[in-house]
Amino acid sequence: MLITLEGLDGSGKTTVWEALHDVYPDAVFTREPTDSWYGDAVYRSIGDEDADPLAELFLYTADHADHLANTVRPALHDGELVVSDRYSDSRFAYQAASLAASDIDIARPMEYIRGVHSAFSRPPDATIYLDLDARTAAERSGRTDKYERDGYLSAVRENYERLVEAEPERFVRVDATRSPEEVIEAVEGAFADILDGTEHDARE
Ligand SMILES: Nc1ncnc2c1ncn2[C@@H]1O[C@H](COP(=O)(O)OP(=O)(O)OP(=O)(O)O)[C@@H](O)[C@H]1O
Ligand SMILES: Cc1cn([C@H]2C[C@H](O)[C@@H](COP(=O)(O)O)O2)c(=O)[nH]c1=O
Repeated sequence: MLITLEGLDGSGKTTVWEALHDVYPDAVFTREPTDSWYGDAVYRSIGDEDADPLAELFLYTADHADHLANTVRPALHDGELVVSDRYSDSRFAYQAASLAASDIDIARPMEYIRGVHSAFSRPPDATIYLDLDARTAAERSGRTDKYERDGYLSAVRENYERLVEAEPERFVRVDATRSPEEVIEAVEGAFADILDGTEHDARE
């Protein structure tokens, strides 16, 4: 089974992801951007204010393809629980916002990005969405790069809302304005419900 953690920068995904290691010591914990050279290329692009949004989309997508082929699919094939800190929804939310704000003429950026993924990706079985307002997210993340800005994060949040609305059965919304302890407890409860209520999913 593949469970992903999604939300704005600073919403607490990594804090939760680390806490889950103690609860599920045998799970495969992974993340996007990855620590491969594809992920390094993504981080170079994040640091470049002038990076082309379409080129950046395909850097993230290349990193995802490598992540799928070398980490996610093999682990699912072996019947492991895979927990990923960010996954394809981050592209649908962030790169759709970047493309929409650019002068690149793609009429429906999110649908375009989803179409690119549908040819090869493997959707998550469940997604925990850490819901936080853009201003608090920007404050918590320290506003250190081009994504961590209130206006941009507001657009990203609207895109996450569209994703949740389109697939309510896949998403579990968690109020991330609460204390780290409360958020961790809520996510651990959601994991228990997901894993109790679902047959072990051997889809690759
Ligand atoms: N529930 C919370 N309340 C207040 N602060 C929090 C909470 N959860 C995490 N933080 C703090 O906010 C900052 C960002 O947390 P974290 O790295 O877990 O977020 P993230 O979603 O992984 O961010 P990013 O996507 O930017 O990596 C850290 O300083 C962390 O200690
Ligand atoms: C996977 C992915 C990530 N991003 C953005 C979101 C963050 O601002 C950075 C780095 O992620 P981290 O969790 O803070 O390490 O990348 C994105 O725009 N699109 C994606 O697909």
